[in-house]
Amino acid sequence: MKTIVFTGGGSAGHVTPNIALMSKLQQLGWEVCYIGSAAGIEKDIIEREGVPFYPISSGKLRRYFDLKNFKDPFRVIKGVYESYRLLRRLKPVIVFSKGGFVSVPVVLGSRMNKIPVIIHESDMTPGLANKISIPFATKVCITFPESMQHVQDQKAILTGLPIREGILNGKASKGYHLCDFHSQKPVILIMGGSLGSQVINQAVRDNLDRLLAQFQIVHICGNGNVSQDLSGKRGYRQFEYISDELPDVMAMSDLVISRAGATSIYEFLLLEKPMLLIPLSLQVSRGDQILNAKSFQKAGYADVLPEEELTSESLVERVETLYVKCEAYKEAMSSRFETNAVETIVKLIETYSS
Ligand SMILES: CC(=O)N[C@H]1[C@@H](OP(=O)(O)OP(=O)(O)OC[C@H]2O[C@@H](n3ccc(=O)[nH]c3=O)[C@H](O)[C@@H]2O)O[C@H](CO)[C@@H](O)[C@@H]1O
Repeated sequence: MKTIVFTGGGSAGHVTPNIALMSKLQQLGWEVCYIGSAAGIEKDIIEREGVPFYPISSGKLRRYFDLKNFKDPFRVIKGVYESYRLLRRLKPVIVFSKGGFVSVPVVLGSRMNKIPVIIHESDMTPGLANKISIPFATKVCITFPESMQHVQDQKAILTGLPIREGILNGKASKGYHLCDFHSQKPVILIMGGSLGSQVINQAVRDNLDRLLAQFQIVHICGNGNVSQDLSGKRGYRQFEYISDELPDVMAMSDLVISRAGATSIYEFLLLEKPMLLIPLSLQVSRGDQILNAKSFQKAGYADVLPEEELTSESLVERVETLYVKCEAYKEAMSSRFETNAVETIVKLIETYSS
């Protein structure tokens, strides 16, 4: 039986696309394992899938000053050594990396063991971890056609973004039941990325009564961000993070207010959910979400509200407009160009495994 090692983590966007590929490869008879950080969100997500998870030490690759910047290089070096030893033991024929800082030691450990590596980049421009890893990769799968120019050496291949199959099989009735909602009033799903967003949480809560006059709201707030003062409020349901029930909650939702993480917005696109995107600003990111959001806006899939323009007034206004125009957005989404990312990437894995 052939073994493949997956890696990727730090936030769920660097993990959930792996799940789509792992289940397909398991069906095809592959042995699947995962190397990630013990402290990252990937540990819980992968263990829920019943896939063997091997933790390594990892350090964050920050673009800003932090005292941890002095300690983290040593953690990365330790992670490279641990990955090298683990990979020697697990003997995969190929490694698949979804990026995020934990993936760098795994890619370097693969290189030291002469194991081929395929990388996937979800965003329009490669993240720092993938930028470091690309020279060591055999192939680099990309999501947006515009990304071709950012990867040299003919390594880039347009595959699209693998989406977990379960996302498409949600039941709205189960979503209503979970949230104690009904079908007579439209539902907005608010998702500030897999880690939540303080800015979006605050803007929504500042406008809660106005929004609740027209909509029911299910709000994914991120770890530690549920407001006790608002729990029990009629028509408003908060979660830190939703695992198995997420497809049901998505199926129930009529509109989405979200950050512009690539995986989330592709999931909303497949489900044809009109979206108002509030991308992470340039102050705290490299601007990848701004590019993702602009691409979706250009295609007619989403409206975009830059964080600098986010006010109480603008949020409510844009949500109301989105609702009025929701049929036009759905129509644009229904005529999207389909890629079968899972099938394309599985073929690549089979071609390049040694
Ligand atoms: C702060 C940060 O670094 N964000 C990056 C991160 O975002 P982030 O991790 O938020 O990634 P995405 O929005 O792309 O994906 C989140 C994934 O988590 C899932 N999910 C989310 C909430 C929840 O309660 N349950 C759940 O299962 C979503 O369905 C999706 O599959 O990776 C993305 C993909 O590289 C990038 O575009 C983002 O810029």
